[in-house]
Amino acid sequence: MPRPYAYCAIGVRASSSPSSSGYSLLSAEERKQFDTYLESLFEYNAKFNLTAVKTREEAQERHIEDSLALLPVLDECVAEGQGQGKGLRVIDVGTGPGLPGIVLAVKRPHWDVTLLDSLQKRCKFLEEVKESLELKNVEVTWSRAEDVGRDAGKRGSWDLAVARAVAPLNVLCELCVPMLRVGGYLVAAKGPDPEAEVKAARNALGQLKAEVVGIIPVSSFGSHGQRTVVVIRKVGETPRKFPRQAGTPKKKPL
Ligand SMILES: C[S@@+](CC[C@H](N)C(=O)[O-])C[C@H]1O[C@@H](n2cnc3c(N)ncnc32)[C@H](O)[C@@H]1O
Repeated sequence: MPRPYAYCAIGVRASSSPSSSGYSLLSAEERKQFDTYLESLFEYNAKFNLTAVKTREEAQERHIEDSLALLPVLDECVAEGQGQGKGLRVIDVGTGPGLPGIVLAVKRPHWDVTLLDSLQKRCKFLEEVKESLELKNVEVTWSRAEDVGRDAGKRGSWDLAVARAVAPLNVLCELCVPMLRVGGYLVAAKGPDPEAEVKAARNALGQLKAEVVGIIPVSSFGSHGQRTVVVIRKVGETPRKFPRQAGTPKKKPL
């Protein structure tokens, strides 16, 4: 049963009913790129342990469609934040096999997309994909999110952070918010009932200087029902003590 529109301080009104397939709306060129991506995903799956999904149809639905469903929300954040989004810096934290980052990079070639993961073998796969899809707007970074956020030359420099299936919201906020500029957004892909996670993240949000501006149902439906995104805006400078050392956010969530 689709959940009703929750609330949102940005202008987006994402779908609360199954929409026509995002895949069917792709251009021929985009479809070709996603076909190549899915071929590589299955070709390298055994070697790099990339996905539990077994069939192409499932990968299309669970990975590509689910990532495409984030785009209306991200576009709205861009419109709220700084107009057209040319040269926009986006980081996909815990990208794994490149989800949703690869999909965003294909669909928005004018955004600069950083794919960040702590597992080297996944980053090797992503370098291969970057080359085969000729994605000039993608940079692959093999690192812990905490280390990027603690790096004075990097923290505060992204406009948008996205994350899917990485950590509970209170942990995710500590990983992502320090990377954002003030006024930037974290868009976290979540399941049908993120309210408990949002509540548990209240202390983290206060300490990191960020606030939830939306909990939005999107046009993607998993086995547990309609998927949502939680949109968080950075409202002030995050204190220098965050993020804590790699591993601490997960072990001792704020
Ligand atoms: C379950 S996978 C999800 C991958 C992808 N986002 C997706 O939706 O399929 C979680 C990924 O987050 C990465 N990860 C977890 N904690 C991380 C951290 N602190 N810094 C960077 N990557 C992290 C893991 O290596 C893994 O590839």
